[in-house]
Amino acid sequence: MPRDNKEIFTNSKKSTQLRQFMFGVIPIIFIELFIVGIGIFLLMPKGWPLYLAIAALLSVYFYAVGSLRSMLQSAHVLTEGELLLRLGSRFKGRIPLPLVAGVERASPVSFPKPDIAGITVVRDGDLLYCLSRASDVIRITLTKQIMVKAPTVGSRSKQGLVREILINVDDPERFIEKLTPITGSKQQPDPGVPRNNIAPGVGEERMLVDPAVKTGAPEANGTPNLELKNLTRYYGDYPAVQDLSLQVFPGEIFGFLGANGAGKTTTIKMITGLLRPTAGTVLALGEDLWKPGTAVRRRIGYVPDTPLIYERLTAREHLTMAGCLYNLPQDRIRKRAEELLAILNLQDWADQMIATYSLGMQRKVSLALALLTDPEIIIVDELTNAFDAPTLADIKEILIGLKNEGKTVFLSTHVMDVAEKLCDRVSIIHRGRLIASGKVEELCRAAEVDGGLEPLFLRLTGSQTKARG
Ligand SMILES: Nc1ncnc2c1ncn2[C@@H]1O[C@H](COP(=O)(O)OP(=O)(O)OP(=O)(O)O)[C@@H](O)[C@H]1O
Repeated sequence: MPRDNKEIFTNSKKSTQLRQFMFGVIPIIFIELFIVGIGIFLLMPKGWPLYLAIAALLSVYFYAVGSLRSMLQSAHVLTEGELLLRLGSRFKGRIPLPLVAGVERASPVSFPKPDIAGITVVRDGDLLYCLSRASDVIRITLTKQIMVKAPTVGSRSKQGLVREILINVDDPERFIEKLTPITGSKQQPDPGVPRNNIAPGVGEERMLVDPAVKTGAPEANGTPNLELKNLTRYYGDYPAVQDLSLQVFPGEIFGFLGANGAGKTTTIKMITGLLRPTAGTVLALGEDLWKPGTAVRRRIGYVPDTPLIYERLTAREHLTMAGCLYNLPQDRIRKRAEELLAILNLQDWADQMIATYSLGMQRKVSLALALLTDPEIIIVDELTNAFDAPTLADIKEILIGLKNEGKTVFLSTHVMDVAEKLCDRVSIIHRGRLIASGKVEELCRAAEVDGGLEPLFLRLTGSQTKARG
């Protein structure tokens, strides 16, 4: 693009909400100023002070209408080196083109509540919504986070870092066409960005082929309930999870192993819809989990490593509240709550406040909440956290029951013994990369390791256990 050349991409606000707002506000301003004008006309002596006052009133009117009009229309400008974003008087931002990793159409079904004028300028994590309508939306993905001035969801902080930006343009095709040659093959984060502390090739050298797939194990013949494709997540420049691909099938307990800081929780948050991947796809029951408005998230049960429950509710109240949030019928909630309280041996405590529970009991409540809707996929982060041996045995039995019902259980742990006894297949993640995946005995054979999962794990992950040095 020649130096002086600019491409202008308008964003005219077409939504009826804003138009109605404008058509309501402009006459009100006009009427108010008109009344003030009549007052001035009647009270002020004739002559130049009167004309001056009327001129001032008209200026105020035109300034107010002009400011409101700027909310109706805004234009993003593509210059030789930058993309200047503007949404009326609400947002201005400058993106250096080398930071643009990709542009694509997006179709958000829901986004944070717009303001009275129908405009959404708000950060949600590292995603910036800069929208005036739900149509003609473009997602701009950056190679690294940039600072923007926009409030964040649920906080008053005025600026923060974002890595993805959603904007409207009237002509999305032209916008993508102009930006694509610039982003080129940079769809993944810029390789020039310092990425990690990993010795080159460590992951690749130690990668073992997934024998379940290679040998055509029975589960590999079905359709996976859960499939991760090149899943990647950066925190700033730090790659917590990189290019992770795996499949988990119905009727399978899958162990996700890694040392502290390896990337297990980050991966699980991306699978459960809590943390947006930087790149890659999560397919749950064949559907893209990150597709806006997808209902598939309801079919995933999640047990976090730390229970996210209210101390001042009882277990029964918790289950009832969660059932209502899921819009389940009352009798089904009651029946399912009784069932789960019995399975988890919590009946005697069902009407006590959670504040009086041990951590193990709180995790049981978490498990009950995850199973309330009878989901097909159950994700458990750090299975062994807080359970004593008898409780762990009960929990294992419940998970095996779920597997026998044809459900998929995906559990992270760093306790090798539990994984070896309970899981049909395991994956090992090390410094954000998958380094092995398959049945324990086949992985041991492939790596020529005796003694089971623990020596295998230590051999593959080496002596360093912490991901970030
Ligand atoms: N919000 C965050 N911001 C920056 N870095 C983070 C953030 N969350 C996690 N990390 C880093 O990402 C890496 C992976 O963390 P993660 O919590 O996914 O590991 P983990 O395998 O679950 O560890 P643990 O078993 O100790 O819970 C770690 O180096 C961690 O320090």
